[in-house]
Amino acid sequence: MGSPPMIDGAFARWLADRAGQALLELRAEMGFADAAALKAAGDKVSHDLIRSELAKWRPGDAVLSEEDEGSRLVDSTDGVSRLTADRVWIIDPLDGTREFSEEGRADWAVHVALWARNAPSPHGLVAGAVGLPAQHRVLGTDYPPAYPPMTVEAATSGDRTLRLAASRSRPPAFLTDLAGDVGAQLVPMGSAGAKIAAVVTGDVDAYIHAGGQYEWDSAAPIAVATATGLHASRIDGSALRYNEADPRLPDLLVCRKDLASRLLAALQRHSG
Ligand SMILES: Nc1ncnc2c1ncn2[C@@H]1O[C@H](COP(=O)(O)O)[C@@H](OP(=O)(O)O)[C@H]1O
Ligand SMILES: [Mg+2]
Repeated sequence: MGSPPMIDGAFARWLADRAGQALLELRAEMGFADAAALKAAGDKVSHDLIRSELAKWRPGDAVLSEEDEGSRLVDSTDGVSRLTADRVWIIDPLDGTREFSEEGRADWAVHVALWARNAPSPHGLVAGAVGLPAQHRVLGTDYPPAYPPMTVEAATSGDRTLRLAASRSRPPAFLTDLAGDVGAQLVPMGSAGAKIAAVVTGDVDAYIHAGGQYEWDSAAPIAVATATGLHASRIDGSALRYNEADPRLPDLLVCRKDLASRLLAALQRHSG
């Protein structure tokens, strides 16, 4: 096989795609009888593949990964220290692990993002790709999908109910009241990457999460969402920031820009 692309965005897509294919093969081989074993194997297969390709093709870069021992600590001393590095790959080898282990579900993803110290945006993400293997697509910053994700007419017609993606397993407690307040319908879905991808493609209008998450759960999809022109912030409207000493990043809002002020105002009323 030839070398992967040199450009970081295309490389991220290549990597997310390869890991996704390995995960599809694993699902086909193992079946769904033992969910715990399938989840553990999925995390490991994807992590090992991404880690070894990064070591081979981007050896000077640091890595922050959900599956690395020490990632939840302030800084991992494994390899290049990410807090002094100029470039850090932030990866979630399998986001939506629970859904990956459930037959027929396609809401799980592979996240590959690149943070750079000299990035022009506050979030610092300069490239990223979200593999959605069971949906047969990879969304990436190299070819950002069109914005707005749906026709303006459909998005703004008065009788259309807003669709708000939320965690299937751990939705924020305030979300039902908020949805009622803004006249939205909740769409439960697994995986932060799959939910943000659904905002990017216009399948839903927004994604709100609160109560806990880590940088790797959102870095790659936020790179793609902001590359398309979507609004992405913390639920208090402040900037999302990556490669922080503490990788916890517990809440976020992703939506079209025309919805942001309305949803941020509702979040202020409901998220206490
Ligand atoms: N309250 C919480 N605390 C920590 N992580 C959370 C969380 N709620 C969601 N997450 C993480 O965010 C990702 C998307 O969650 P969900 O599918 O519920 O929307 C999952 O990542 P993983 O599947 O990589 O573990 C999940 O673990
Ligand atoms: Mg995750």
